[in-house]
Amino acid sequence: MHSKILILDFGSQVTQLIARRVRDSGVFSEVYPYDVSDEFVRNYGAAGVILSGSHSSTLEGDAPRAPDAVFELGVPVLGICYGMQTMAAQLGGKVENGLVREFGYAEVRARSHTKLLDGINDFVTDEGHGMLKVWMSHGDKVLEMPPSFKLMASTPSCPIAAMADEDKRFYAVQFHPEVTHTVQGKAILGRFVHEICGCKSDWNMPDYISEAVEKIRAQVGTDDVILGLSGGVDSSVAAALIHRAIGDQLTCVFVDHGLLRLNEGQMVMDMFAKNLGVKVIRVDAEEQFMGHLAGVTDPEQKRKIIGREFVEVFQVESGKLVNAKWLAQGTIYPDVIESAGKGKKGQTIKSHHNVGGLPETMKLKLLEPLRELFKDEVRKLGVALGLPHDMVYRHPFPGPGLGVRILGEVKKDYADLLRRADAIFIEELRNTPYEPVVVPGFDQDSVPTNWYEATSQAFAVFLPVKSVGVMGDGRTYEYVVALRAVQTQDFMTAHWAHLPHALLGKVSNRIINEVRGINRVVYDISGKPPATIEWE
Ligand SMILES: Nc1ncnc2c1ncn2[C@@H]1O[C@H](COP(=O)(O)OP(=O)(O)OP(=O)(O)O)[C@@H](O)[C@H]1O
Ligand SMILES: O=c1[nH]c(=O)c2[nH+]cn([C@@H]3O[C@H](COP(=O)(O)O)[C@@H](O)[C@H]3O)c2[nH]1
Ligand SMILES: NC(=O)CC[C@H](N)C(=O)O
Ligand SMILES: [Mg+2]
Repeated sequence: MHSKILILDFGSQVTQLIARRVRDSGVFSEVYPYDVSDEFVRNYGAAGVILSGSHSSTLEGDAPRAPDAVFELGVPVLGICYGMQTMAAQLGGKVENGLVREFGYAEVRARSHTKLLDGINDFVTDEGHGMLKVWMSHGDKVLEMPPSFKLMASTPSCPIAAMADEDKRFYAVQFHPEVTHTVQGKAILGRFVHEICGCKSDWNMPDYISEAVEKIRAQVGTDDVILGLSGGVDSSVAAALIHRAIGDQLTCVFVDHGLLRLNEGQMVMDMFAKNLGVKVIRVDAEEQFMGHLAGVTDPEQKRKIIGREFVEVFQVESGKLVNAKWLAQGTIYPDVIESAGKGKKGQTIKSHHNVGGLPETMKLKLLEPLRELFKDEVRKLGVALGLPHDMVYRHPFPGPGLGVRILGEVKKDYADLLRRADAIFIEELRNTPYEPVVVPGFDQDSVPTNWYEATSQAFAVFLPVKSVGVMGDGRTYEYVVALRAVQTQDFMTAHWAHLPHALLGKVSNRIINEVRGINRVVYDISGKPPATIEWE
């Protein structure tokens, strides 16, 4: 049994980063909604509990509360942002609505000596105060600490920026240690799980593979499994893992919905024939998808249609295999958490095509062996399973594909233009050597050699608006393409990539000259948040 940390989610957009950071310290952790029962909390076996942030306010009438059991278990508790506020409110302190919202970078001063922050600082002031560079995102704040708590950190605008009851091992911080902008965030969460909760580092990939293989064999028995293979990282790694467990009982289905990138279909088929020795069926479903998308402009509706048609194809294909009882997917943990947060918990930003869209008539059971892994864990797993580096470190490509990169109505003509523009952009990124520039919050495992490797995701977006241009002394009136390139560790927050102007210039020239129908190229310089990575 691994020691594990229970994270209770109050709906913050960055809750899963808490789990990511905890796992980075070698400790297993899972996210559950805040309204699990007291009994669940008592039986879970947590070595510690972390309470997340939230868009809610403890001052609202029906504000979400942590189960009482959390504070009665006798294990350490860490409250983050809303988690701190609800801890204060539930244990006898007081929360007020601050007049100003504090959003972004802040410097907090560590106060008194606590096991959580002792010895951790980014710099020391002339007066000898240890200071932390952190990221804040709140409007409410703790006005009075509960009895027996002591002050752990403060800022001029937020005098109680962190507090602790060290006898009970309750800790709380108003800032967000889970985001990379909080420089010591990883160290702080590491101290919480190791020093305060007493967890060992026992979460690692080789052990995970043997556990997962056993689990798949036990689940599936002698049934056959169908896997939705996209050629992306997640489904490729899932295929390799399941193939290791059950060999030829696995058949992959690769759906060409007409929204793939240039030559992608052929590439995926070649790669799998060469690299995996897995059975792959390619389904040409372009007409089916395009037909259903005709006339639809709403992004959520487009996503839902694409999700539905995927399931439709899988059903038809599985019907052709007599013994197929399972549908495997490369669903990963962020997909699960993002889609779970509907309704009263998180706000749904986008419906991912692959989660939650299974109809009642679906006869297949779901096999999702990567369901509890984050992207970098999936990549490590892929490498440990022997997949080629290039495959494992590809930029992700969303299941709805160009369907969410053509704004508004999806048309085949638009997709053809976009495919060519996108291919030029990617080719130039690969061909342009990377000279490191410092980007805050972005570290990389290996040093990138070109701009494709130096970005986490890059693509072109088709804007269905026309603008006037002049080419060869003649007037043009054609479409616009936007280029998007981001750097991120977890895809939850992202910086726009500071691509060299010469590279952007070359890409723009090539697209306008080579792709008839596009006469203007723009570069997207929005971060996430407030924008998202994809445009729809
Ligand atoms: N064209 C496709 N054909 C079959 N299955 C697909 C296709 N596109 C997506 N899927 C299914 O949906 C899942 C989710 O897609 P997603 O893009 O998140 O993962 P991925 O493509 O495997 O990896 P990556 O995130 O690196 O692109 C895939 O793992 C796969 O099971
Ligand atoms: O498989 C997927 N199905 C989807 O429906 C989907 N929507 C977004 N993405 C990918 O998720 C990451 C974050 O994207 P956003 O900032 O646009 O939400 C980025 O990597 C996006 O490409 C998807 N992947
Ligand atoms: N990020 C958060 O958890 C914010 C908590 C609360 N909604 C506030 O504004 O203070
Ligand atoms: Mg994909």
